[in-house]
Amino acid sequence: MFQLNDVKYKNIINTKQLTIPADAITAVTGPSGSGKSTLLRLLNYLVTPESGTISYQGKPFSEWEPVELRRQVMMLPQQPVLFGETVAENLQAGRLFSGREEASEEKLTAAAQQCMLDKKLSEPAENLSGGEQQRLSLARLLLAAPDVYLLDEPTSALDEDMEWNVMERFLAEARRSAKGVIFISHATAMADHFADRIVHSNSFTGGEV
Ligand SMILES: Nc1ncnc2c1ncn2[C@@H]1O[C@H](COP(=O)(O)OP(=O)(O)OP(=O)(O)O)[C@@H](O)[C@H]1O
Repeated sequence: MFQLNDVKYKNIINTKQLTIPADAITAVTGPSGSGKSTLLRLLNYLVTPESGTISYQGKPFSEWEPVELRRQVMMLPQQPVLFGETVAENLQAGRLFSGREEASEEKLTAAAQQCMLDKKLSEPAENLSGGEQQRLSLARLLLAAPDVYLLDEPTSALDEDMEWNVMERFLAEARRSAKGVIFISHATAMADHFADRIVHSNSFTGGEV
């Protein structure tokens, strides 16, 4: 569980108390510019609040080694990032991030298929479209297998059908392996359908200024 107490960050987040489960599927919704990405960056210890405390599993972030926290809680940013030249290298990077042994080609292919990426492992990743790179990034994250996935609009470059299919498959795998997911979604219908809990950005500024 993530717990935010009296957290203040610029004029974006100002919340007395906000609790987000780490073992369920939570959607973060709200208008553009309302601080959804900022919340995920705070939960990933990429930015630090000006005041207040954030805890994960009962331990304040100040007591976590940032690298150790980010092995357990991994974030997928809005823009896909490539790590390596080929599809295989990009998938294998997930294993390196989490300090795991290299995965077999079968495992890499299975993760790609889970995210509906149908590309040869030897294909140069830079040839992939934006939507394919998003699916590659999701597959890399599945291979990293952290305890909690933080996903910032992970399927924004996909058409609606593909978006629903990819989320369905990714979240099914997360549930099967008992992982937590906190995903930002611009589509309320998708949040309603997939999430156990919805956090609206209007809860980011409930605290006294
Ligand atoms: N480090 C920063 N310093 C100052 N302002 C920032 C910083 N980071 C983000 N902002 C501003 O805070 C607001 C919230 O940004 P954020 O990216 O968290 O919103 P969002 O809800 O994720 O938006 P979108 O749905 O468009 O991605 C925006 O107005 C943004 O310009």
